[in-house]
Amino acid sequence: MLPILKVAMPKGRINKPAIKLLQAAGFDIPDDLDDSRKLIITVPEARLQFIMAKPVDVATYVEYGVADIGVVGKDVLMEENRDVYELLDLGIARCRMSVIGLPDWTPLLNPRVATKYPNVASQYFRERGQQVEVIKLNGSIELAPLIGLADRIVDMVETGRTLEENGLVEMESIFEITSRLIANRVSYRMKNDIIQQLCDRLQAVIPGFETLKALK
Ligand SMILES: Nc1ncnc2c1ncn2[C@@H]1O[C@H](COP(=O)(O)OP(=O)(O)OP(=O)(O)O)[C@@H](O)[C@H]1O
Ligand SMILES: O=P(O)(O)OC[C@H]1O[C@H](OP(=O)(O)OP(=O)(O)O)[C@H](O)[C@@H]1O
Repeated sequence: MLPILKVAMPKGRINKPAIKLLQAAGFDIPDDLDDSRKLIITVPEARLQFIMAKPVDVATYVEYGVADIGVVGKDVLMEENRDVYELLDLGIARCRMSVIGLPDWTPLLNPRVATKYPNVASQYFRERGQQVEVIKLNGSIELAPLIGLADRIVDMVETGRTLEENGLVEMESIFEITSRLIANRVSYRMKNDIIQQLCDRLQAVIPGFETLKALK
């Protein structure tokens, strides 16, 4: 019998598409995984055990080896710089990281930038030789320029609805974001057969997956 793979699975936005993708790849997983309050869910038929994690913690669990693999946004990987293997671009939960501000924004000396991603924002402005003060916030980032906390923000844009409804504009897109399959370095060696098998099954369905969803 194959060993069980421990999967750090984010709750929230990524959860449903990730489960649907695994199902499309032939894994026998119930639809309602995220409906319960259980944090560790074993699905023996699929030989998978899900660790239901906050999205930002997924790479931490995988780096420390308490999960063999995980599903995580590229935004988290860029911010956290964890020591894990990035195995696959799953193509789900697509959005982008952008610099955002008010339309009448004028460049200031040493402007303030609010963000949930201080490392990403610092690196972006440093590479451009711009000195900024980065302020870390944990949500509702768009508030910052509206109430005068910051001149600009670095945040995610998906549909653009949040920006539109708050009178903000996207000034520059920094990078595209999708969810990635990551693996612990030791697990990747010790459980290479099953991890590779899972990757092959996912790779076979990824190309058509988002297109199929858009057509539904
Ligand atoms: N519109 C979006 N806004 C934010 N993240 C998005 C969006 N679309 C896709 N994502 C992806 O989904 C991931 C998880 O987002 P989600 O909103 O579920 O959790 P979170 O914001 O990290 O945490 P929480 O809401 O639990 O504080 C992000 O890391 C990103 O990769
Ligand atoms: O372009 P849109 O489709 O409007 O999506 C982008 C918004 O979604 C995210 O916020 P989220 O809903 O996660 O809430 P938060 O501000 O509390 O992080 C993100 O931080 C943006 O605010």
